[in-house]
Amino acid sequence: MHAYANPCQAVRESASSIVQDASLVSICEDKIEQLAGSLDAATIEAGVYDHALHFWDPERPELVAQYLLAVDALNFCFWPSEVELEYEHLAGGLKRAVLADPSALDAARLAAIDGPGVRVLLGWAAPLPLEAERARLLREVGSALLELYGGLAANLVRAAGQSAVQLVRLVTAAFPGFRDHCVYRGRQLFFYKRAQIFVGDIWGAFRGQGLGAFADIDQLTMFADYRVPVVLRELGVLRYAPALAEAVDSRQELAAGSQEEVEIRAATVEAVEQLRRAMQARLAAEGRAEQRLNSVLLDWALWEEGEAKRKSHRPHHRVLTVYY
Ligand SMILES: Nc1nc2c(c(CN[C@H]3C=C[C@H](O)[C@@H]3O)cn2[C@@H]2O[C@H](COP(=O)(O)O)[C@@H](O)[C@H]2O)c(=O)[nH]1
Repeated sequence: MHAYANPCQAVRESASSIVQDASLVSICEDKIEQLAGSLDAATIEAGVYDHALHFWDPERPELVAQYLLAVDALNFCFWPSEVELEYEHLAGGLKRAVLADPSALDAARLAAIDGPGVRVLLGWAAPLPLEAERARLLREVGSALLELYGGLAANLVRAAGQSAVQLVRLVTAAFPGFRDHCVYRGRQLFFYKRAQIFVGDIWGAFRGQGLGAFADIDQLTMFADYRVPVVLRELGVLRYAPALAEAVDSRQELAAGSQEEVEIRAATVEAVEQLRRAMQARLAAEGRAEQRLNSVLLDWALWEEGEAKRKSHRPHHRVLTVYY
């Protein structure tokens, strides 16, 4: 376990400390100010989680939580697939599996799953990228749920006592596969992409009510992965040193844990934190005391923008990893 009392604060501090020492990726603060002025806060605040794409049944909140934990156990590294594998295949595949058989994601079944079993769950005919790892991570989730939470993701969520930070802590404590961290210039630093996106998904699915009620949802950072850095780079907020720009644009794989990778992820987290603060300051200046804006909503808005423009934007960086 990390020594931080608050794992989300650990991500923020990690990102800002990396950005201070970074030499390959930089943040253009003028562009952040510009962006803060051009984005419509009300639209971002109204951002909603997609109930049609994901499994959703208000009568079965426990199954929704089980489903989202399985989604986010597998929510990483789709890009190596030869046939284009996307997030919607994961969310939609597991949704169909649960609708066909509500016991498909029972902890005991997850604890015994193998690679071909994951393929069946997703309804994906070809081998999945990092398939053996995907199966191992689901087994880890299944067996830790059985050992610690009576087999139910909903019990894990309840154990956090309506705290997003506490839920990130419990997820990273229970499942080693969610301990997304790196060592940068000798320091151990944290991103916790899948742990945080799981909490964001629970919040979004339940619209901040019931299992999704978190008093401190504003503590989460954005989810450091592939699409948001592309959007920020296209907007001129992130700048890559020439050799890194060339490597990313020519779709070269970066080594997991490399300086290149870590600086991209850190700068993305830090830029979204700066953007959030700049937008919040503007809202406060306009006299808006009640603000819903947070880094999850900003992440969703930027991610969706990147998904919509994926064909016209430059490529995302590529890393073989289970963390994102
Ligand atoms: N930062 C960030 N990354 C996100 C998401 C989501 C989907 N979240 C849903 C949850 C609530 C909302 O309704 C969203 O629709 C997926 N990803 C990541 O993208 C990659 C897959 O991309 P592609 O191959 O192009 O589909 C992969 O690394 C996956 O982990 C997000 O929200 N933020």
